[in-house]
Amino acid sequence: MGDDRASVRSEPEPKPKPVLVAHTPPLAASYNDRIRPLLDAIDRLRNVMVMEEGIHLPIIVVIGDQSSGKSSVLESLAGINLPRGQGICTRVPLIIRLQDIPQADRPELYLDFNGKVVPTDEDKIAKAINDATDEIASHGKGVSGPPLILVIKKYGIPDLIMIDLPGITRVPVNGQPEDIYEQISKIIMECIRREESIILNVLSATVDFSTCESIRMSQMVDKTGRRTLAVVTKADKAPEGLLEKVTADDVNVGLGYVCVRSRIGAETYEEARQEEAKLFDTHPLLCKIDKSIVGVPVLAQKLTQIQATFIAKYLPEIVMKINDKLDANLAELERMPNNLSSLEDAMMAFMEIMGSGKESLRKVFLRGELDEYLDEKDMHCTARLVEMLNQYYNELRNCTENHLTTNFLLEEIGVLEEAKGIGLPDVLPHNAFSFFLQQKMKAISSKLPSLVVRIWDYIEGVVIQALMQHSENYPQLQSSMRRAASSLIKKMRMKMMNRMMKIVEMEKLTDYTCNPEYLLERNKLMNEQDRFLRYCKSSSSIHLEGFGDVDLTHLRNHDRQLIQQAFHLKMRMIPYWKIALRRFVDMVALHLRFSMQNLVNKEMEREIRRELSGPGIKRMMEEKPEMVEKREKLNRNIKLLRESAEVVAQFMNRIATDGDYNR
Ligand SMILES: Nc1nc2c(ncn2[C@@H]2O[C@H](COP(=O)(O)OP(=O)(O)OP(=O)(O)O)[C@@H](O)[C@H]2O)c(=O)[nH]1
Repeated sequence: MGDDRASVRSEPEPKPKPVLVAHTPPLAASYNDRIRPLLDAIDRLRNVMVMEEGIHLPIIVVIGDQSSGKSSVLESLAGINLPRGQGICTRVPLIIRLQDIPQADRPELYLDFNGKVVPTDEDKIAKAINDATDEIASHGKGVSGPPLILVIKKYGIPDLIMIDLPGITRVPVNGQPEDIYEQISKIIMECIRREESIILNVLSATVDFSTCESIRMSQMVDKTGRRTLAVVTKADKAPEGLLEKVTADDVNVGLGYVCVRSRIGAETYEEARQEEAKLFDTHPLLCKIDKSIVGVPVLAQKLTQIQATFIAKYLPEIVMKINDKLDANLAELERMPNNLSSLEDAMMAFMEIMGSGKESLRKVFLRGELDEYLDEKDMHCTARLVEMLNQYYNELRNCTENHLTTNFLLEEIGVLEEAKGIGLPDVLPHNAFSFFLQQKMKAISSKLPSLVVRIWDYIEGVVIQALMQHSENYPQLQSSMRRAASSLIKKMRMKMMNRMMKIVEMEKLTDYTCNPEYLLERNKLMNEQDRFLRYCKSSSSIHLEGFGDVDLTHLRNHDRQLIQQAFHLKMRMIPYWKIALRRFVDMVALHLRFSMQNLVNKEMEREIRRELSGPGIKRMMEEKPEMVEKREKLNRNIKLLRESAEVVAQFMNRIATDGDYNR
């Protein structure tokens, strides 16, 4: 095998015999050469955490009951000492990447975990793994999820990617948590459940296979054993009946068995291989086992072949998933706002945000278009504002329009009493009407501030929501916009309040209308005057159109002239107040719409620019750190996915030209 390898690779210097090829069938070096690019691609995919995105990569998952000899098997394959010890050997998933490097004079080893690479060497590896395990598993004895990657580059080892999982233990030992079994089972089941996983089930020859927890687990996910290979350890310790056990296959191991004898005590790996070969050659019981299923080199070769088969099988699916993932990453990057590297970019982005923010506000404030916020009733502004105005109008009507049928005319008589002056008794004093009107206008002005506050608080909420939505990636800009919007709304609220109070003053000053409704209604009401005065003398009640049955008893002792003037005052005030009240609420509505138009078309952008003029637009356009991170991550993923896709594609081309990789 060593000679084969030298001729295939045209090695200048012959190397010492690789550890695994001393006595047994040679490891398929050509597999290593051809598989490596793909394994590299798979490593890269692992770096992009494609597994988290649902792309599962073929991997050999090594499972076994506690102390079944897993670490010893892995050591034999890698030719490296791995940490051993009762109960805590393997507390985190350990991904072992074996790489055959013919040019390597010395093995190169490093650990890859928590985003860092820690070089190590053969002597320190046990301690380095233990330290890294402690770091990942937070110094406890529990079992944790994130993997530790151990890369071993060495001459003469098989090219494999394996994951070593914690030994299955039912009883917590050495301070392990009570639920250690559940924790370990969960991790194991997650890994072996995947169809792409090759299960390497490590069984100790000393036990009845059917009682092994690892067999029970692998049977749960791989009933026919189609992707399970068993390695039987400690053949030297329990040679009796081993041949029968592996030939009977009571536990459905579809990919077969390989019996091994691992390194014992201080043996070197080479000595261990020699001892193993001797054992299976000379032991009276073990020598009967077919040579094609004994020894670590056979195990290495089988694993490499099975791995190649699985990779070839799942390759098209992986390619498809990589492409899907690449498309998704590209689409997400496309959706992200541009990175603003210059003032021009910043200015452009600002203009875009303002443009889209204004357009959204135009839609909701001015045009009543709801397409952007179909399900957000709070953003259906035209409807909400009309509701507020209608509510205000109804409140004002309720508190100022007197259509009571009891105490009829008493309010008007009170006004006339206070407005009387030197003048003819049959002439209605004009100041009485003004006084009456001013009293009513007072009600309007007292309710105005709460309306104005309600309206502008609402508008402020809408403006801020629309602006925030269009600038969500720029937190600095957002706080400036929020400040600008609040200060602008405050100004507009004041402006509206002043304007409306002026209108109240105007209304108080002049009782005027050109609306013909006034005279029409006034005349209709006044037509009832003679009948009313007659009834006042003789009846206790009268039916009046628009009022109903009106009680008259309280008017009996009042002066007829005064009653007539009060009637006159009431029947003029009723139609006039209707008009004045509507006119006022209409003015509020017109002013509101005018203000919103100004706000959207002019004031808002001006105010935001003013707010931004201090720190400068460029600084305000700085993105959220999460955004920067996200963009970087997407770009990184895209780069790695592209590279991986390329490597996989090259590999596929080679399959197409070279033929079957599973030979
Ligand atoms: N005689 C003999 N002893 C073995 C063999 N394989 C493993 N052992 C011994 O069995 C014990 C357990 O082996 P490990 O390789 O540590 O077992 P493990 O399954 O990795 O252990 P955990 O990680 O604790 O689950 C060690 O003392 C090994 O030396 C073998 O083939 N023959």
